[in-house]
Amino acid sequence: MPPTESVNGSSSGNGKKNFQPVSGRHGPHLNSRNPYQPVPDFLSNVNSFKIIESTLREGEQFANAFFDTAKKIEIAKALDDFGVDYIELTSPAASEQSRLDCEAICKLGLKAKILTHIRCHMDDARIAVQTGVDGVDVVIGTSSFLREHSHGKDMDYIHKTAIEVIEFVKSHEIEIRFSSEDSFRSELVDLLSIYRTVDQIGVNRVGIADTVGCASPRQVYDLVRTLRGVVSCDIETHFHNDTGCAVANAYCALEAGATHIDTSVLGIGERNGITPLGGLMARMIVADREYVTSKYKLHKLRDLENLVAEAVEVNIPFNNYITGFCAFTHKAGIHAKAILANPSTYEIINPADFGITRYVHFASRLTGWNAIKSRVEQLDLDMTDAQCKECTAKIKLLADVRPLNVDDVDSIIRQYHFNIKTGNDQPLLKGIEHPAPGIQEAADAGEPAAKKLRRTEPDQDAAKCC
Ligand SMILES: N[C@@H](CCCC[NH3+])C(=O)O
Ligand SMILES: [Zn+2]
Repeated sequence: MPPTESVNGSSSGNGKKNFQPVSGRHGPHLNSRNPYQPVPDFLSNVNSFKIIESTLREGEQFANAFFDTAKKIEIAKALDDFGVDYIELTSPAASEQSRLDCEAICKLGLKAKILTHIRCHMDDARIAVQTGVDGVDVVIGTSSFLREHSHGKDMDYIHKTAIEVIEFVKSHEIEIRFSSEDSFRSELVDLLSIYRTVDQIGVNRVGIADTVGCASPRQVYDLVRTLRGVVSCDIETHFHNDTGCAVANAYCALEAGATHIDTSVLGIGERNGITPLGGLMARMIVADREYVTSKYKLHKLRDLENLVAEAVEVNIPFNNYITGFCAFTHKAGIHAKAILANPSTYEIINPADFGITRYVHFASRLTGWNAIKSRVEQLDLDMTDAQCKECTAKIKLLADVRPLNVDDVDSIIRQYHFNIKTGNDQPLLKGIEHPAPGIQEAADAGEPAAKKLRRTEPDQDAAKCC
């Protein structure tokens, strides 16, 4: 059960299902005056991008991934429900089961277009066009690393084979994308030459792939913008996250004129993966909330991530974009005060857009009196500002000794309230009359940090805010 509900149930006693909103004075989120809105540019696609969701292709390359047919179908349906434009599947040439699964997903009648991803080879292309996919994504390495140490082919071979494969796929009247691999370590002249060739014979998209995650946003911008001047077809981009740039690179690619971004749920993929779907949503909602909220069912993000996390047996990281357990929890007194007055002060994203709750942490040595005042109001207690301040000082004193949870703080507030109303002088928290001697027991009673980090829900000592 989420901590807020148990807290509410145990402490408010007024039968309210949820905490009351803290105040009616919340300012608008960043919609009208958004300093982060995209720089106007006629080539930019920040306001009109498409997602090629590759959890069922790139994601299958994640170390822990094994998706059986039923799980692939469940994930494909969930991605479709979320609203992704394309779902990319593992090559049907990879294994017999991969081929059967590809056929099965094509028969689901999803709204999203189904793609499969193959090597630039006629053997793979012949199998792919028989599966019922809406399009084929062809890839071949173009860097000297891959040409010399992977497939061993030169650029002449790549041109010749690409033309053959593309014309074959096109003859089946389905979409065709041609992508280089390791694009950022390929010679620019080689890239532009092959892209120009495939554009002229009518591919739907060309793809740029940062296969090793080496590219910086500025390099991405430069390459995509250059390519935009060379081809007239769509431009897809694919970014690995080895150096932490996968979301930023995707954004820069769109600014430079890319049309499609590859993602996977939680970013799963080869090594540490690619642009995560949730991270891209976080970035793009800040740029164009209207486009993102009208196109994608953001409330489904958390379930989608949980589905994939469970399937590949990982936890949602504590600092995950949007859904990490502390993504919308505010702790420092100064932050809490401002958030309670207007969430836009310390939040660029409105958690409500994702069906997620904002929390204000009010049980630490950093807690300020505004957070305690808000909690006092949630508990329906009657205390003046001066009393809230004094109570806060006592809470902070105890929070210096040991970790406090919501129940501890609620007990302190209630006891303090009882004392001031009755003139009593009972200890505020049972077992702690004098903070100093309790330090060791407090430390012993504290939860191991690792356990806290495994949580996907906000901590007990955070309270729902609004
Ligand atoms: N996973 C491969 C395929 C790229 C294809 C682009 N959609 C890479 O990173 O290079
Ligand atoms: Zn990749």
